[in-house]
Amino acid sequence: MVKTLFDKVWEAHLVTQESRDTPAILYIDTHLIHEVTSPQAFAMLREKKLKVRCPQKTFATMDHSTPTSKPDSNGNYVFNGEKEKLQVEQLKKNCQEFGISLFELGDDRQGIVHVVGPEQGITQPGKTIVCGDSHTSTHGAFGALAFGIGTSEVGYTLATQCIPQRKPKTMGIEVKGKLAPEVSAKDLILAIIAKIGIGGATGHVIEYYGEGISALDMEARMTICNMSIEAGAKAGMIAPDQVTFDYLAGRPYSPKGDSWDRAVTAWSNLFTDEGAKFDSYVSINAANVKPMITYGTNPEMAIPIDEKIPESATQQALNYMGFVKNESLVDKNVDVVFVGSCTNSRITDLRVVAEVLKGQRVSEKTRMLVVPGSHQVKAQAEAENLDQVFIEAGAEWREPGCSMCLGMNGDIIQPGQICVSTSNRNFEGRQGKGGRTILASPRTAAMAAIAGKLVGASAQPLCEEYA
Ligand SMILES: CC(C)[C@H](C(=O)O)[C@@H](O)C(=O)O
Ligand code: SF4
Repeated sequence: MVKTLFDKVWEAHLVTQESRDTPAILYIDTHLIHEVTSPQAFAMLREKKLKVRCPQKTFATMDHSTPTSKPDSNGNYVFNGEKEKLQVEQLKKNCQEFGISLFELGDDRQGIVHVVGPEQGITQPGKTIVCGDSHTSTHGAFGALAFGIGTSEVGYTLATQCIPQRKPKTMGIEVKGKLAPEVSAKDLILAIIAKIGIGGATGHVIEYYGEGISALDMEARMTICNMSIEAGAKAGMIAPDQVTFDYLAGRPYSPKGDSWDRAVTAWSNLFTDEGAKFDSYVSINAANVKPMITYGTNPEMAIPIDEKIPESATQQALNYMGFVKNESLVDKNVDVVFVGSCTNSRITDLRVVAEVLKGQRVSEKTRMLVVPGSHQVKAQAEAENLDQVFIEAGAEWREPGCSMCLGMNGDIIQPGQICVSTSNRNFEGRQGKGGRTILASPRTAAMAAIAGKLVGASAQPLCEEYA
């Protein structure tokens, strides 16, 4: 019988089938945890006197509450407050007690959970991966079935390495043709969400495919899958191919020797069979995708930069943002530019930003933060002297973490400020109370930093990184 990529991974992990009254039980290959959504789950284990079922399949990192400043002169990390410090200490204690590998502050593998998993080779094709975090969909870029879970489900997974699930529906999103050189994966996913809406994929696992997807490198594919959740999807997936295998080869947790060969043979069967049907289907013509920005307060409120805010825009969102219908956002002043988050904080993102900033100055009116997704990304950027480009341009080069993506660590914008951000959510107050977020690609963000205002697509130089 012909099957979709999703069906293949789902069926390979079924412990029990679902029935009318009970959900299926799904085996989980990898459980990622961070400091925000795990404390109550560990408390539950203690209360019920349970152990972690598979500590070797559980990996922890610290990212949301961690400071992006360097430790003080005594080597101590300076947290935003007691709560953040406690969360981080609690995670360390829990990992020690339950025998879980932890990439803690000071470890050269620490960083945002969705950046760390792939770069360590923990994320692999065909795996089921869960994490108490909605952007777990990122890992689907490798052909894994990866989705976010709630804190009580973190508890079940720790205790049983399984999770009860109803089978989601599937949605195929075909990207026909290749993106133009000036259009990035971020622009593509914003265009997709603008088209299908924030509820467009609710209850579905999306598979992205077609020439426009195969042509993307792994980091761009992660940007796409990362934002699947912003269209309401359970997960996003891309069938693994040679690009995937090349990315994973030699990573710390990737299989080695004969196991590698066997893994690649197995992974090569992970694709949607000819003739298999998705429950729903959307097609996008890559040639029509333009550099995008958001004008409102959810990721669906997105337009090509050079277009005007539509007549259909909701008044509440415009009031919050301080914009009006039929207005162009080109030349709008920008107070803060944030380059970072699990959507766009990897080395290819930083290279694009450095290319734009090289020999330029960040506008006097604008504050710019560049926050690498992990220590590995930071080290690579520094080996390429990208940090020097950022610093010389007047941007702040920070320590890895989620940072201003949601401001849990104290990196926030002020009420009324406009921030062009490479992150994934522009909800009211997400980057700081009263703060206004405009989502954009790394290149659009970097251009805005230099100009101190939004720059139209036609005025943006082409980056070699995209060419
Ligand atoms: C803190 C965490 C639960 C949350 C999520 O699940 O996504 C955060 O990562 C976010 O991006 O809003
Ligand atoms: S970078 Fe942002 S979106 Fe990603 S996990 Fe952290 S807070 Fe969530």
